[in-house]
Amino acid sequence: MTVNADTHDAGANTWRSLPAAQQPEYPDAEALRDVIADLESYPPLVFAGECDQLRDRLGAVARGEAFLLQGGDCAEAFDQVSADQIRNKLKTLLQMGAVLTYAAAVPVVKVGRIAGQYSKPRSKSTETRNGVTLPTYRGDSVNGFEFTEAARIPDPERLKQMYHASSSTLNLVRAFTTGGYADLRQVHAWNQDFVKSSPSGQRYEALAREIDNALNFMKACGADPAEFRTVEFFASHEALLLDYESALTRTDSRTGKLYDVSGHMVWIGERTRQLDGAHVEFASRISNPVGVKLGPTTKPEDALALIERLDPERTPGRLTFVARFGAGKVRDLLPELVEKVTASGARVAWVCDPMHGNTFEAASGHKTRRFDDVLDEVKGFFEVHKALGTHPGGIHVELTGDDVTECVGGGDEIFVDDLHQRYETACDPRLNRSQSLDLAFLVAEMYRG
Ligand SMILES: O=C[C@H](O)[C@H](O)COP(=O)(O)O
Ligand SMILES: C=C(OP(=O)(O)O)C(=O)O
Repeated sequence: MTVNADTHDAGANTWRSLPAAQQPEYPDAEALRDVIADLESYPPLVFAGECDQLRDRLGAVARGEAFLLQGGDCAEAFDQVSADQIRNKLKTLLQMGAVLTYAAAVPVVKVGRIAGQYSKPRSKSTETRNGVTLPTYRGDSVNGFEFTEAARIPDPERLKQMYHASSSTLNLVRAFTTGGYADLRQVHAWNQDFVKSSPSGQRYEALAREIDNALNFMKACGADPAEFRTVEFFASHEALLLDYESALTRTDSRTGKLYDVSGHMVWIGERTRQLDGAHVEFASRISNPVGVKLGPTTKPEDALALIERLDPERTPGRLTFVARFGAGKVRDLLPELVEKVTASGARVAWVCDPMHGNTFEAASGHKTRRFDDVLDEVKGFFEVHKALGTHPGGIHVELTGDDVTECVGGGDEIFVDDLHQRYETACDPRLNRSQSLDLAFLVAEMYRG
């Protein structure tokens, strides 16, 4: 076995001379330096070879031969690193993957927003409640959610907690995905707690029976491939906190290239994708597959310049553009981007994030999203690609395996007045399990169409 990505390199720190948006202001610079030194000595969370494998899979997405399903929490939380929470999330993604693979008849690349999604970019740096103003919550890797002065002070020790929480999560995810739980013959078991109570659970059960029949038929014909017993699953998060990401960036002993070994894939967010900024510089140095969120202000020149910086060798699978325009804008703004990028000869994977352009505040004060808007943005995304003859490469969604009430609509019909019942997100509203499955069925229909 190759010993991958285990030495540190100065190239991981070139971002330090550039403006870095959305970074915490730590009160104690020395404490931060000590934490960085500790993180630099920690073992990698993923191997460079696994990142290459994901890049190859995403290359198939870019070529139109596979579909990316990327999803998970808006913000993971340290107190939610439990077997139940991790299994529920994974179960939802496996069910969505089964629906998309079977109903759309396409290989599905499964990537979690998991094992590292602890940091949040925010629109405002402060939050005011009842006349008290405090620094905003920026994710468990930075400060505490509790609305107290002490909790909201950024604490670099949290970066180490993030590493350990990511490591425990990834350990369990690896056990679930390779230790029998993700065996396709378990396709019914993933639904057991769900089928009776929900229309999407019942629809899934019917599909699971068809999958079962197909597996039995194949077995009777003498085919029982090992690929059905485990599932390839990758971890991703936003590379927001550059002190953390660069401390976990190592030189791969096979190739001499740098890899960010905090996750298989990392992405740059809409608020940090400045061409002359630190995040793009950092991402340009690593060899992982990289995503960039593109919001409605993105100009074709920006997209082309990002390709030049992040994918100069035009390697399919290296760069994924995650469009998050909003249902009302995707049909107007996406075509020119896709057209010009395609005309430039670049082969990026195009993925739709139908969440971040569709957030609004309900009268109750809850941040929410309408399932119909989410669906409409995905529809618009598919329409644009169909009209241009390009490939709608996947979806990127915020979801949970729990029965939360954070987004309105879906087959189980959550109303605005229900939001307070189980509103548990630390930041943005997520689709619950039933809404996630509904979405998978509808996306499979669109893909097939
Ligand atoms: O998840 C994404 C962002 O962190 C989030 O949308 C920002 O939310 P805010 O506008 O409440 O800061
Ligand atoms: C912050 C996020 O999205 P965006 O950068 O698109 O706003 C996110 O996906 O968590």
